[in-house]
Amino acid sequence: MISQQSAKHIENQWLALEIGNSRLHWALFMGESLEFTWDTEYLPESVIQQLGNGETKLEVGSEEKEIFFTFFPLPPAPCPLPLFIASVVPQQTVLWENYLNVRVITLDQIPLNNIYPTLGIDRALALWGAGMSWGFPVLVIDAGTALTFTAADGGKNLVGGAILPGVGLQFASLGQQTGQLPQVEMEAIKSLPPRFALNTTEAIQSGVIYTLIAGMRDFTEEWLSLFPDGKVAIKGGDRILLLNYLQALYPDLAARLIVEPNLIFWGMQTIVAGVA
Ligand SMILES: Nc1ncnc2c1ncn2[C@@H]1O[C@H](COP(=O)(O)OP(=O)(O)O)[C@@H](O)[C@H]1O
Ligand SMILES: CC(C)(COP(=O)(O)O)[C@@H](O)C(=O)NCCC(=O)O
Ligand SMILES: [K+]
Repeated sequence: MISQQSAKHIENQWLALEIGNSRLHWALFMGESLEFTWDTEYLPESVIQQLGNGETKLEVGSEEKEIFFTFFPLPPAPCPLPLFIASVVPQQTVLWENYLNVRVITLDQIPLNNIYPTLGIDRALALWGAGMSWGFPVLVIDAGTALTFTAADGGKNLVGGAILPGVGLQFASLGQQTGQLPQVEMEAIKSLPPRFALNTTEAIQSGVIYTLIAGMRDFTEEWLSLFPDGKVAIKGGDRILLLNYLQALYPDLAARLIVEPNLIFWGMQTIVAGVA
């Protein structure tokens, strides 16, 4: 039996899911309040189907497991929680189509001007979330699978941005698309690599890290020369790594960065409050 209070508790809960190119990013909201966030790998199709039907038990061989405790840091919900999805991976989005209570957030719901039709929904939402939380004009740096710069002016007009391979993708492409280069693991880079390296691994680290930091500095300085009072926010799985290097090399610039992993969820919160 669910008590009146916990029934109400569940009533205004909803899940936000951002489907990125590396993994899933989750948030549990209670009304407008963000309760907590976590990341998972992409989920097996069978699990998605069960979640969408409100089933919470998973058969693993002869064992029965609780889906929620396996994939989510949540107690099982008695029925599928409302789910709002922002996805930049169409093959993953379709897997959630049959979830009983799902809404996919689309570009036309974001009140930014001057958006182009193929802009990533993650970039639009992060920009909107940053602007709504810290004010416009704002530049968002997303250090995810891809590294993106996305900016809007004081009139909430998209100024534009740039897309390049993120840290992991740069190491992976060198490791996979060449005959002699090793796959460099991010965990191996503890501090700034030597600029002029005398071995292959450090040469790759130097090339990727110093040019990424130079790019971040260049885009940020250009942004601040266009909009001296503009904000700069950074998100994404590699934000801490890159921020630490930026701090070591350009402390004044690093000090201007707002570090906020949940920009997309803040964006989704305002959109959902408007449509739910
Ligand atoms: N547990 C993790 N799993 C995967 N990537 C991680 C993890 N922790 C940090 N990262 C870093 O995050 C980057 C991906 O960023 P993220 O924002 O999660 O991606 P996306 O939103 O594109 O799925 C990878 O390049 C990787 O270096
Ligand atoms: C640039 C992206 C691949 C970034 O995705 P992510 O690295 O966050 O998974 C995504 O925002 C996307 O597919 N954008 C569409 C093209 C555009 O924004 O112009
Ligand atoms: K992203």
